[in-house]
Amino acid sequence: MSGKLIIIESGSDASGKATQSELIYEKLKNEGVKVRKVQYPNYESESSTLVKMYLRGDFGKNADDVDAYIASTFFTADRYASYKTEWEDFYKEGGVVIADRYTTSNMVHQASKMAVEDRDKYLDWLDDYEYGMFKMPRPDVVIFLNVPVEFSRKLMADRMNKFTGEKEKDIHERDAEYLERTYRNSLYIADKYGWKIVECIKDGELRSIDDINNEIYKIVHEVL
Ligand SMILES: Nc1ncnc2c1ncn2[C@@H]1O[C@H](COP(=O)(O)OP(=O)(O)OP(=O)(O)O)[C@@H](O)[C@H]1O
Ligand SMILES: Cc1cn([C@H]2C[C@H](O)[C@@H](COP(=O)(O)O)O2)c(=O)[nH]c1=O
Repeated sequence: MSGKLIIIESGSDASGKATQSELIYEKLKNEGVKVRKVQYPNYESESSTLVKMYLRGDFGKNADDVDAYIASTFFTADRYASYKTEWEDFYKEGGVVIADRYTTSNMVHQASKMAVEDRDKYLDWLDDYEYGMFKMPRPDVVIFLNVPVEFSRKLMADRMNKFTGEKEKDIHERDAEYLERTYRNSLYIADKYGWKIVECIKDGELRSIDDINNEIYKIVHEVL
């Protein structure tokens, strides 16, 4: 009996995915739920080597220098390695997996490189690639944190690069036009795939971490 796969996604970097995933993980663990948390990219693993090369600009200084299909394969391979070595058995034995990013990040980020008329073709290809060819499990729910770029930019400003530990941003984060385009694309995707949208801005202000988490917690319990 397979478990549950719960994804925390967003359309903007530094929007609280890691923060919210950790809080949900702790809450479920304290309730005695058999739960694990994973995060993508899996920077701790050597499987993320090509992802790191891509994000630091070894294949091109701009995100758009690397074709969406090619870049997607780096992230998929990293995810596959994590799935096969870290959580496939746990999940297939009924465990609950909370993922900070998943295939959904390729949908949000890489699809934003496509011309609008080519986007659905890419999304169909990706679906077949990750869930068909690689046989990665499909999410039971995707919880989408809606944080417009003007808010996430502030959260990103002081945050260190996750794999270099330096202040220098990766090729996605340092491209303002790319971030705007990705955010717009994410709204299209969230609607198309029926993701559960958590509006993180209220009355022009970012909601508190706990307030957002209470909403996410309810969604999670609808799935369990
Ligand atoms: N609702 C919030 N209010 C204030 N600060 C927040 C909120 N949510 C997250 N933060 C802060 O914003 C920063 C980025 O958060 P976090 O690392 O969780 O984002 P992320 O979406 O996982 O980032 P990335 O897209 O790079 O993976 C952190 O310093 C975190 O403490
Ligand atoms: C998993 C995954 C990620 N990406 C993109 C999304 C972000 O811009 C970076 C990762 O940055 P983080 O701050 O370390 O989270 O990579 C992607 O395009 N495809 C994916 O599958």
